Amino acid sequence: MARIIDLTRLHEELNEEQVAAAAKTEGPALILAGAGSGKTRTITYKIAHLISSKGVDPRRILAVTFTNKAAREMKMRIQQILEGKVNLEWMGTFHSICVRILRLCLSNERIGQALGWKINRNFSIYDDDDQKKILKEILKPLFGDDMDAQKLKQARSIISKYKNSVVKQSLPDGSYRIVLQTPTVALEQAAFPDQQKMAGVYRDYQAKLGDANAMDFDDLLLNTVELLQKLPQVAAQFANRFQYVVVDEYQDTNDVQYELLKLLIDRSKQNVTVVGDDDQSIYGWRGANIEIIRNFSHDFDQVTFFKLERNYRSSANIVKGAGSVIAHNDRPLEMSKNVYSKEPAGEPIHVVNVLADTFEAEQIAKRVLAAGKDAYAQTAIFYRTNAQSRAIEKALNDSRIPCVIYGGTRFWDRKEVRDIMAYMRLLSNPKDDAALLRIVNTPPRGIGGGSLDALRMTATTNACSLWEALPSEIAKGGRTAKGFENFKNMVDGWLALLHGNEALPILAEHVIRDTFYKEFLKKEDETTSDERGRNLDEMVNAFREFEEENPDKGLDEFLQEISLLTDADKKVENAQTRVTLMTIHMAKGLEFDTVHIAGCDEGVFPLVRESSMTETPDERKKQAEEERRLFYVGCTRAKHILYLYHAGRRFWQGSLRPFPPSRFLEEIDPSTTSIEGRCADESSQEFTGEPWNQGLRGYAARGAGLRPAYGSYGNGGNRFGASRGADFSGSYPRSFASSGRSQSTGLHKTQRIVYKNPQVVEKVEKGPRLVYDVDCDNPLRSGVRVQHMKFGTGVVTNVSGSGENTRVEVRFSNGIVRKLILKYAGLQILD
Ligand SMILES: Nc1ncnc2c1ncn2[C@@H]1O[C@H](COP(=O)(O)OP(=O)(O)OP(=O)(O)O)[C@@H](O)[C@H]1O
Repeated sequence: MARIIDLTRLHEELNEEQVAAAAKTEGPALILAGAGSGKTRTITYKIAHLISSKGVDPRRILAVTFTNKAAREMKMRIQQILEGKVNLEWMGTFHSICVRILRLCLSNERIGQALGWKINRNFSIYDDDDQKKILKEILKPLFGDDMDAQKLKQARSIISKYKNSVVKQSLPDGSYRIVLQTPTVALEQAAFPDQQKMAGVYRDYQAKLGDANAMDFDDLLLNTVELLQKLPQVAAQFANRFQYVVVDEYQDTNDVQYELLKLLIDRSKQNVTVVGDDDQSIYGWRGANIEIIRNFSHDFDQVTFFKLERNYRSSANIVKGAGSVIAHNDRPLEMSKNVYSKEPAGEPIHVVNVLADTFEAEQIAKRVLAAGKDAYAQTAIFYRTNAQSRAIEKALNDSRIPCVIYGGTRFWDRKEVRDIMAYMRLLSNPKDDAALLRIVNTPPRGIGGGSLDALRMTATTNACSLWEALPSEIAKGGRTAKGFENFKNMVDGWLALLHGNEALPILAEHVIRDTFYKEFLKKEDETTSDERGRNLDEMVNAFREFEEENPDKGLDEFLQEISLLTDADKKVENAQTRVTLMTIHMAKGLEFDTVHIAGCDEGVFPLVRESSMTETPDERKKQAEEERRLFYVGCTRAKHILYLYHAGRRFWQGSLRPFPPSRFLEEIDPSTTSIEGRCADESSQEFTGEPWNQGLRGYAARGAGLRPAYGSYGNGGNRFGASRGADFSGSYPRSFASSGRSQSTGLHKTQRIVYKNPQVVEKVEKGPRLVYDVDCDNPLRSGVRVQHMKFGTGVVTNVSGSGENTRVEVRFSNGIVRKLILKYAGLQILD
């Protein structure tokens, strides 16, 4: 090794705290690192120090990184520092480390026999397509003609969930043990027929993988843990091999990864360093468990804490402003940090208020353009949900600003958008066979491959389009004919609307509603249906905007514009310098000179999901805190300039709604910001009591003012005089019935969008008794008929829990059973 990284050298490269963390080699250590505080730099030097100064064999260091790219970069950096080749064969992601362990173990005949697995060391790693093929074979007999791509997706998502979570099993002595969700465990745990069905699919899927000597991505982790749990002597050998263990991004570790680490760490030495920032834990929704980092000091003996608090990345204003927001999250005292910057204050954080979302996209484009071409590559635009990218893509495109959209399909290429657009294409041109084929059985309506073959044959014989061939197929009668007839009637209905000059957004809404497309999204995959539903709402918004801007044009012109936009974007994506567009989740670990964050509106960011209705206050609090961490991650990506946009009106979930500013804008230390533009008219900020806005905070309680009363939530001693507390709701939300709900836009060709007061409040008939006061004796019992504003009528099948946590299970008339929290459900008793 040409270079020794001793203490002197560490002092040359690192600050005091970083040196202390890097030089501590023995025993368990937690490096709690603020954003931009140099954690990557610190662990890089720590490993270089271990190898060069302490003489540790690099092959005996286990170093876990969040991505393969991070591992590659760190290896390269260490070799540069040490000026020589270093064999860090155990540095990589959890998955890559697991592959190595599995291959090593399965090469050993004795281990193979002890495990009794079908799989041997030459196992294949199945990708998405391979997975789909196997699942298709299993699902086909279960679903018949109803089997489609989305069923596959749903099954994959459920199987992945099984594989990435653990369950606690009680033991006779009152303690419990953690078990992996193998198919056997999943079958044991399945209480309802649906769960049993999916656990059965999981079992069959694993059997087929075994037959094929294959593992999917999730199996790599699961099987490694299973192997090490089954064979403790093998686990001990690995733990002994790994003299030092370093884990980066520890705040985003999930339960299965945590089980793996526990097996690989030598308990007698406990030479483990974990690095992370609980304020940047943003993957709770896919299984990351923030409590793992917070409990580190309980898992090991005499943990040494290091805090890296100096931010080297951002200007002082950005660090202070972002810090003042994240201070509103609860955290254990020992996890508190005081992140600071020694850089100049720099520009204030620009909070830009605009009247509506269209102006937001324009303002972003205007500012990016004004900064000049040279700044494009160092500029990023972040948003909370993918659906928001559409308006921004368009505005940038209109201003000829090249951009690249990371981590997501371009708006118009998203499956749900393409499906509904295929319906619209069919309306514009019924001879569009490709469009018809795409959606004739999407959502499934019992039109199988055989029926389609027959339709194709008729079309070929008569030399006509599939649409034109439909009447002949219908005339043949039978079950298939019925499916075709229903489809044709539905399309004819929309054609009549189109020819009757129905407004395009209304027509699109008809298509989405009449096809039950959103219900279909939900059935396919509950975890993605909210996000995909928002994309459809955004598509309706695009129709609305188009009509507004082009009152003389119609559907054909709209479709043409979209196809041209696609081509222009493709060219743009090849450009050398381009602005980066991504969701904030994608931005983790990155940095840019200038960052624009769109949609800082309460309900958008923090995002309020539909599922919020069925969550307990504690669950909602956790979710809101994760949103705040996401906001913090977004802001701290900016080095010099940060823009935060708030739109007073936004097209959201099918209607134009007023939005108050995000609570995060209120929480920012005002000395770090400059406010540009005015908020929307105060009178239109009234809370409507809709589900989308329920739960996180009670706007009803604070009246119509733009400055919300934050007393119900916040950190002690903030400028609103709030006391620290866990109450996110502030007050009970008004019941739906008493507050009414807004209607969708209801636009017609002759109407124009008026930004003032777009809410239409619908009066609800008087009569039924309301049930929302959980302090009263709860009159709900099994068998009672109820009405839900959104899900319609249903019958209570079960009531559980008590007080605030009372949950009511209702079977709605469409057969779907939902578990609702009584307090938020706004149920009316009908009997
Ligand atoms: N002691 C130091 N002296 C000078 N620059 C430093 C020092 N430590 C870190 N930096 C610089 O600060 C920036 C942020 O460092 P790094 O990327 O390691 O932070 P991080 O903690 O991983 O950030 P985040 O968690 O926010 O993604 C880098 O440009 C890095 O080179």
